[in-house]
Amino acid sequence: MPAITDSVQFVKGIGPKKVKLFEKLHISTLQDALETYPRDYEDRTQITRIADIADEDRYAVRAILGTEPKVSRIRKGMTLVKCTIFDESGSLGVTWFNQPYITAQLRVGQEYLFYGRVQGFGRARQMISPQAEKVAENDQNPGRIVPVYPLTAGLTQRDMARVTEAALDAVPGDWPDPLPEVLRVKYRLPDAADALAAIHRPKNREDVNEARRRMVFEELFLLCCGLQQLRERRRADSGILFRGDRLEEFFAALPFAPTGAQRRAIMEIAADCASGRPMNRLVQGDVGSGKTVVAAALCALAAQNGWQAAFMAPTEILAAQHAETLSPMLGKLGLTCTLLTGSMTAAQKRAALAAIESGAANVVVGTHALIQQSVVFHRLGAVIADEQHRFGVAQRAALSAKGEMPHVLVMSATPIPRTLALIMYGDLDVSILDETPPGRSPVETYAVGENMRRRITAFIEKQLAAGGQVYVVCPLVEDGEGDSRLKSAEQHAKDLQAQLPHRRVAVLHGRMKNAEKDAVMRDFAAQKYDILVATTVIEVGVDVPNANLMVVEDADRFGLSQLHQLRGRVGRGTRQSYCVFFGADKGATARERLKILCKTNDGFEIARADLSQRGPGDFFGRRQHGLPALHVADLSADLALMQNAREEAEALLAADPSLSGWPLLKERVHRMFAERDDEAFN
Ligand SMILES: Nc1ncnc2c1ncn2[C@@H]1O[C@H](COP(=O)(O)OP(=O)(O)OP(=O)(O)O)[C@@H](O)[C@H]1O
Repeated sequence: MPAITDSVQFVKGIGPKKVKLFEKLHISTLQDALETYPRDYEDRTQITRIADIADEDRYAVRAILGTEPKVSRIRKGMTLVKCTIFDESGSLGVTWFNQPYITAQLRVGQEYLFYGRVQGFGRARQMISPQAEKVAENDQNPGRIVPVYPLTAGLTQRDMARVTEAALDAVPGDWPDPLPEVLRVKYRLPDAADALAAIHRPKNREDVNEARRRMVFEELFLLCCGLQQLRERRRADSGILFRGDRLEEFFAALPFAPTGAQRRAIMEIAADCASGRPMNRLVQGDVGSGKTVVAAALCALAAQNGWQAAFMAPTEILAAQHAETLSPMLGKLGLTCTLLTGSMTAAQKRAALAAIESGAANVVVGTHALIQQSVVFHRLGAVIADEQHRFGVAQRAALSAKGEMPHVLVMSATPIPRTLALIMYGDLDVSILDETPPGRSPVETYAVGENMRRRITAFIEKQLAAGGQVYVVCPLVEDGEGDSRLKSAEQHAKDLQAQLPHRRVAVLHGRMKNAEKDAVMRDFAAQKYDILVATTVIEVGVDVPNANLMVVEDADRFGLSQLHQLRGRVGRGTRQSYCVFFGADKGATARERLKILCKTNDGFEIARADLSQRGPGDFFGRRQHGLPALHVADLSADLALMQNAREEAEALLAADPSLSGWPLLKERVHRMFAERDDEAFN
């Protein structure tokens, strides 16, 4: 009997060649095989009588081989094997492509369970290349749920099944379980050994679901334990002390009264910074909720305490905009704000760098240029990363490394459910801005088709005549790139200019030089243009309160959260604002998705819908969140389990912070986090 730690080479039928192939799948030992989960299952429990086969689909048929399988060669190297099978209800033709060896495995008169796709109708109907498994004479229920494993060329499902079968047989009776038993009982989860058996050798669907639930819980629980430990470890560090006694001066310097949510978030920040521990906080807010003010408060707080603050924005346009917003507020408090971006001239950069190094710059706003080596801070006390899901954990850490344990504030404009935020940004505390500044009415949103084109152009003109400004967003920069059916910003700007000759139309896209982009943005904000035709470079953060109409061309091409971000560029002032999505005539799915946006202005609700449609991978960008890779849990679908896992992890660690009473759990958590390539967490 092989041991679970043995190499797969000891499994019958697995030669040295296959051993190499298994290695490609990261499987060397039986245990590795056990930990390689099926990517899907085929349900062969529903057995269909031949006479009951209706549509073209996959079927499991219990039938007797009626005719000797006949091999024929059709083209060069191409073989067919044909035969007929029958049950008590009728007969069916079967064809295998390029599997001449199948004949050796089949015997006329023997009963098999055939599983495969049925194609064609009437006399032409046949089953294509089915799997055939012998049925024992008295077997009442030969159907089963069959795991489908990830493969590599040269390996078959049968090879995988052989190895996992051997692995399951090698699982010892005292197989250790990292999950505390109290939790297994509380959440009715199967133990580790039973779950593995059910995953690889399920009796029914229910079995698989239960096992999966356990695996997901385990994975999330390990994840939450690790994140909680990271958070605790940070808490042990000593942080710079900022006194908050001059915050009222900051509030007084604002051109408006802060919303309740802004004030709350700022107070949370002030409390963190006065706690003696470094702050690590995420501020999440829907579009237009006024996150910049919260960042500004931290800048003021740092500077009032004699420290510098660095504010990192995802684009040059945004960096410039933030600097422009912050300068007057900080100026009133006698503080300076310096901009540093890649496209500044050498002389400008030199001056900025000198001010940063001498400490003359109280607050520094910039792009990722801030993390370059040449940037040396005099006394960096606070770091703000405006993530807009573009920055990674590593960049944040690189900026922090320019000071000694500065306070860190992360701002995200992608609203996600709180439970998810607590995991995605697992080592951060979370503040949520769930209130928009007063006087805003929701953006009226319409999803339209091409038949509305002329009316929309007239509507653009109407808004301009009333003193508003208009954004038009296109998926492409210029004609000739990508899909020719999509609108390009350059061509569309020309068309609009021709239709509205007395209006001033500008173009903005990512291929323009930064200085050009800046100039266009600034001129649009100064109302020197009426219409800005742009690509999604304006998606994030752009703030021109006078603009009150957003038109998105080919809106069916964008994600829901992205469209919500785009829509967020209007409705930022007191003017009634509108948003028009073209693309509602591109099919039912497109129409349904766009309708979600017409129904609600709530970013959290939209994010939930987006998440369930796309999955968190696409939603957040690949691994940019810096979490360890998850193998079974789906962050968008397993929210309820996630909540439980998090609470339990917190409770367990509160009682036993180093997990010393749970050595196996401790080791698994360690292993999970060690796999992660992100240096910031190591
Ligand atoms: N309390 C407030 N009262 C009135 N106006 C406010 C208030 N807070 C912010 N604003 C204004 O609201 C607009 C949006 O603020 P800001 O740019 O900070 O939003 P944001 O949260 O960054 O949104 P987005 O993520 O969409 O860019 C700005 O024009 C800002 O001046």
